[in-house]
Amino acid sequence: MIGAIKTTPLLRFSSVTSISRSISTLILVEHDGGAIKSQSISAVEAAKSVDKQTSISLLLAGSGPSLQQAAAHAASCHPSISQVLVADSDKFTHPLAETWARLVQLVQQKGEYSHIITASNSFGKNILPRAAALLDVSPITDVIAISSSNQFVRPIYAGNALCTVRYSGSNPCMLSVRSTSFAVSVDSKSNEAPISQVDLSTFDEGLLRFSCLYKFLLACLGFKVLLVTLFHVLVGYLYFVGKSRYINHTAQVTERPDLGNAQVVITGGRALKSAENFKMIEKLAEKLGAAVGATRAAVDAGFVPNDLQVGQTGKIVAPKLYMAFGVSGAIQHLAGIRDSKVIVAVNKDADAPIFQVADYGLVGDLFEVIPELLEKLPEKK
Ligand SMILES: Cc1cc2nc3c(=O)[nH]c(=O)nc-3n(C[C@H](O)[C@H](O)[C@H](O)COP(=O)(O)OP(=O)(O)OC[C@H]3O[C@@H](n4cnc5c(N)ncnc54)[C@H](O)[C@@H]3O)c2cc1C
Repeated sequence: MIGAIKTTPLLRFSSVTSISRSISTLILVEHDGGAIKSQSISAVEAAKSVDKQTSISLLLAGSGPSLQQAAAHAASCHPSISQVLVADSDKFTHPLAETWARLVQLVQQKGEYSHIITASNSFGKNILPRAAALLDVSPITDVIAISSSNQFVRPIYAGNALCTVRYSGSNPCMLSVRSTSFAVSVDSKSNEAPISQVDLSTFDEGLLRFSCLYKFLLACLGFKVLLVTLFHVLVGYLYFVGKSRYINHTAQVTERPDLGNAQVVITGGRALKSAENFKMIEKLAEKLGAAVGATRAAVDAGFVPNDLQVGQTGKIVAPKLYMAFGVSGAIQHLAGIRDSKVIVAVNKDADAPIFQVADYGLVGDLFEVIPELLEKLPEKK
């Protein structure tokens, strides 16, 4: 259960909590190409805020050499890590949420962690609710600050208010954390934490138990209900293993920095009018070594793919410099850029809401401003 909710100022909460005193945290780690994602390292920082003394275990799943490389990276990526747990099986070659959720359930049953944390990105958002349902707890999502082991701050109303939430449910307390709020403060090199393999011998037990039950029922009821039983076995099979399956993985190949972690982000809105015009934003980003972002209107219009969307239902960014061209500044967009250090906006409407949050604003036509910038900025070395 998620307990009392508040927006500023702080409410006083009852001191009763069912979270165990000994704090141990499991981090669900995403990895790619033999390295763990930086958002997962931010989740380790978040775990430190839960309790300085917490033991932190990292859980990686996958198969083959890239998993082993990622495990080695995980073991030395942060000094606070106590151990790395590796689930190596073909079942995890692709990170499907259903298989991951059952893995989390299995690891939790053995490790009895008080907290399970993952990054608030597509990986974490996919797994967390399913794993929480299997563990019968209510997850707390999009955490941006941790006041104590059971008190967390998260944005509500598209980031227009902050809500302090007290978790009063049973273990584990499951959180997704915004990586932009838990910047990694340590050198990535550290002592190597021990790596151990997760025992997966009981991983399919749920499915086995299910089919045993059906075999038993079949024996009791005889062949008259054979067809009905087979149908139910099929339904049961789909329930346990067949709800989703991997089809393919498409990724944008780009040399530009990752949008979620970039120091500079250049965003274009609906005002760009076409995919062709949007290339101006891309050229500018190239010159500045920046990531490209887009509003939902630009994505919906088909100018760019939706993994570039910034905002409430897109990526949350916190660059040093955020430049918005032809972006009105709808609250859903602002929800994704609030933590940017400096916001620059170019819009031909002087009353556009983006100017209320911009540090520097230019009332002008982007079709004049961007070409001028491209001309005057030096080439990237
Ligand atoms: C549930 C929900 C979730 C949403 N999530 C997101 C989200 O994650 N991210 C997101 O971005 N939006 C999101 N939206 C959509 C959001 O409400 C806005 O519709 C969207 O952000 C508007 O995009 P825009 O600023 O590109 O377009 P517009 O609002 O149409 O603004 C275009 C701006 O460009 C300016 N302009 C026009 N021509 C020029 C020119 N030549 N030079 C300079 N300026 C010019 C105009 O003055 C205007 O201010 C969400 C909406 C809902 C309901």
